[in-house]
Amino acid sequence: MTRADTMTSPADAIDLDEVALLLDIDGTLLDFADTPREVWVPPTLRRTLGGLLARTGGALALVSGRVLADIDLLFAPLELPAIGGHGAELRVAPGERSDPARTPSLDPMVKRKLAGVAELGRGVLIEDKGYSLALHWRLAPDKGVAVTAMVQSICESFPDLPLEAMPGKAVIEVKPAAFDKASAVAELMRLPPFEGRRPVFVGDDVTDERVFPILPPLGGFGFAVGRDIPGTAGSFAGPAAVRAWLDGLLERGA
Ligand SMILES: O=P(O)(O)OC[C@H]1O[C@H](O[C@H]2O[C@H](CO)[C@@H](O)[C@H](O)[C@H]2O)[C@H](O)[C@@H](O)[C@@H]1O
Repeated sequence: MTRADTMTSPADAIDLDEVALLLDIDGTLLDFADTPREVWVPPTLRRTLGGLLARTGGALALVSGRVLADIDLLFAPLELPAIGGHGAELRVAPGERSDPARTPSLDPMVKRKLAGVAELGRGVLIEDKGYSLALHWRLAPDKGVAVTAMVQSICESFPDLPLEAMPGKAVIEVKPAAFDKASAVAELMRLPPFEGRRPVFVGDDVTDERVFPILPPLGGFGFAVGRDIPGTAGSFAGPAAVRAWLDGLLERGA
């Protein structure tokens, strides 16, 4: 870990009795894979997350661009509090359902137009998440610029719809502009058992950058993964370092 390496770092000073742990998934907890379906969740990570959930009195949540149904399949049988679909879904406790009326689906006409972007070539993948649609090019890196340009032009062709095209890691995703991870984290932190705790958020992506500035006013702080991000307390080299840190937190706080 950089900056936080000198081990009186904020990363080590965490008191599980007073923090809420908020964890991004892809690129933070999990190593990247060629396609969304190919990621692997180490069994030790499930055990650690389950242990930290108990140890924080339920104040641990995943904060992901993935939808809850997808998150639950990945981490099964573990079910965790989670923000899904970049804030489209919110589950405060295991076993609860996100309110389906919370966020409308992305307009089907927009989805159909976006699906046409896959014609740019083999390896451009469509991921339909209901609330949003993502176009991935990890398998076709040479198509990234063209995919991004087409997606932006399609969004501009719907001037009456409040759409947002969000870039990510070898992906661009179109969703309603009304919500994002930051608005959902702010909402989560107003609800028990998160309310009154200090949010500690770990994330790697462009979409995570909006969360970091809302943490200090809540008494919290953030850590980046794979790079330095201004306004964070430090950074982890990669998901393996994040997982090792979480293991250590549980051991020390048990
Ligand atoms: O907010 P996150 O939990 O970090 O989710 C962000 C996106 O992650 C997934 O896509 C990314 O990971 C894939 C698997 O490693 C990789 O193939 C892809 O290139 C990445 O962009 C997921 O598929 C998206 O729905 C999430 O929004």
